[in-house]
Amino acid sequence: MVVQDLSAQYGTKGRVGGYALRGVSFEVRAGEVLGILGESGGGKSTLARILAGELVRKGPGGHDIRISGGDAFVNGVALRTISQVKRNRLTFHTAYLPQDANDRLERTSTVAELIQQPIFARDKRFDPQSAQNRALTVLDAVGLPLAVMDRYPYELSDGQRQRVAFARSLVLGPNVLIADEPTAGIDVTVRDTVLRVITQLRQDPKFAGIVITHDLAVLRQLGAKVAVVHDGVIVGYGEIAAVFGNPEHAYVRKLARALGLPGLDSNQEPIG
Ligand SMILES: Nc1ncnc2c1ncn2[C@@H]1O[C@H](COP(=O)(O)OP(=O)(O)OP(=O)(O)O)[C@@H](O)[C@H]1O
Repeated sequence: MVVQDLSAQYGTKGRVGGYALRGVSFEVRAGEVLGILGESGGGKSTLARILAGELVRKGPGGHDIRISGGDAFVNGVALRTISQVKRNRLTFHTAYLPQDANDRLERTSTVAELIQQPIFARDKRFDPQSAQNRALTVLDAVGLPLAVMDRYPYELSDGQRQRVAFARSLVLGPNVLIADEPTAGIDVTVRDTVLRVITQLRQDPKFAGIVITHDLAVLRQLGAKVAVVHDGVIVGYGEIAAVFGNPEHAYVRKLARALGLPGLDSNQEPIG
């Protein structure tokens, strides 16, 4: 994944809004995971949406993101001028776990149906037995018991719903993972699942991942680099120790303190 001087704006009712991202650049090489941190409204989810190929999503709560400068490349595909056909091919290889994934599951479908949906959405005549087998494999990968297959989302806990959303994103066998706060506010065991799944995905030599999280323990275990996004701009980028060790930007200093990272002098401004 390569992001080059990327700027993006939302369009609302035919009008283009302010910049959600401004001149963002980074690279996630094969085998790497990049952790993205930053305060609310900084642009993290916008970046995730763009890289997941969700430039336009219609309907309630929908959005219309325009790449107004630079470009982003996922699996070698340029997103700024992407065609619908290419977009479909791209999203086939991308597991995208949006921020509110557990709430987004359709209430009227069973877990089995939800997990298999991405398969049948692409190929109505896909062999049902093979689809079922794939669903079982990803269900196991996210640590859910077989018994949940016939349940509806409202019969599950938040953590279980998050796992279902995760399983669904994995069912097409992706080589790119974009996870937007996969562990926030959910039971701590989801953390181990995320780590396990990423370890498994990494066996694909082309794998590249982005995880938006403030969970440094997860990022450390993944050996991830980090990018700190503030006000649509990257204000810190690199290895965790280097970014937080001696930060120049005031927001990175503030974040380092909020995360309880040592090695900072005591003359920093207070948090909040
Ligand atoms: N659908 C939308 N339409 C218009 N503007 C939006 C939309 N979604 C986000 N924005 C704007 O884009 C900017 C970046 O928001 P974004 O959601 O990417 O931040 P974030 O860092 O992910 O925050 P959070 O952690 O709260 O999700 C904000 O100014 C926000 O108001």
